[in-house]
Amino acid sequence: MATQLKNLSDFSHTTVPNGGAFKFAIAVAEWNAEITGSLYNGALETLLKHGVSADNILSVAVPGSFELTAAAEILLQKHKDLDGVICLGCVIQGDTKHFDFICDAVANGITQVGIKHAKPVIFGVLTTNDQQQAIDRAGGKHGNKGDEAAITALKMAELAATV
Ligand SMILES: Nc1c(NC[C@H](O)[C@H](O)[C@H](O)CO)[nH]c(=O)[nH]c1=O
Ligand SMILES: CC(=O)[C@@H](O)COP(=O)(O)O
Repeated sequence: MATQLKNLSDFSHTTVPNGGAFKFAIAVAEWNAEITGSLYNGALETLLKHGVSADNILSVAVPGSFELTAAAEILLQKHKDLDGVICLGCVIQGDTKHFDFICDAVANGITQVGIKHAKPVIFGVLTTNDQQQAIDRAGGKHGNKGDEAAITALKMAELAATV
């Protein structure tokens, strides 16, 4: 279902696990900081709302979305007690193919990090055609992808803990 047909912050249709036993890292890209700041606030507030202790949320900033893969790997290597990493970024199409390379790299990169560590590494990266699409998905009319990323982290951490 396309994002425009749903709200990224509406989880009334599903059960969200309590996060009281979990520890997460949030890695945020500084490119498009106004957007990624909104994504971060959404993810943080959602984790806290669902019982994750503020003491169990480790937040780091990276220059751009391309660096999210390295951040996830470093975090999972140095903090063995993490139950997952939420990666937040906003990549907006420019005039060149750079957009394609970044999006492919971060999507594939964080996938491999999650598989390597058998821990959820969540793709909370907006990949938009323009600024307005990003605004709409970072607390605008389509909700907040940071909320969605946090809920996904909770569900996957619960799966890893109980399967
Ligand atoms: N154009 C965007 C970037 N570009 C920067 C890269 O992510 C990276 O930091 C650089 O290539 C050095 O390795 N990053 C975003 O997150 N969003 C963009 O729109
Ligand atoms: C996604 C990007 O790197 C992009 O915003 C940079 O813009 P451009 O492709 O015009 O150099």
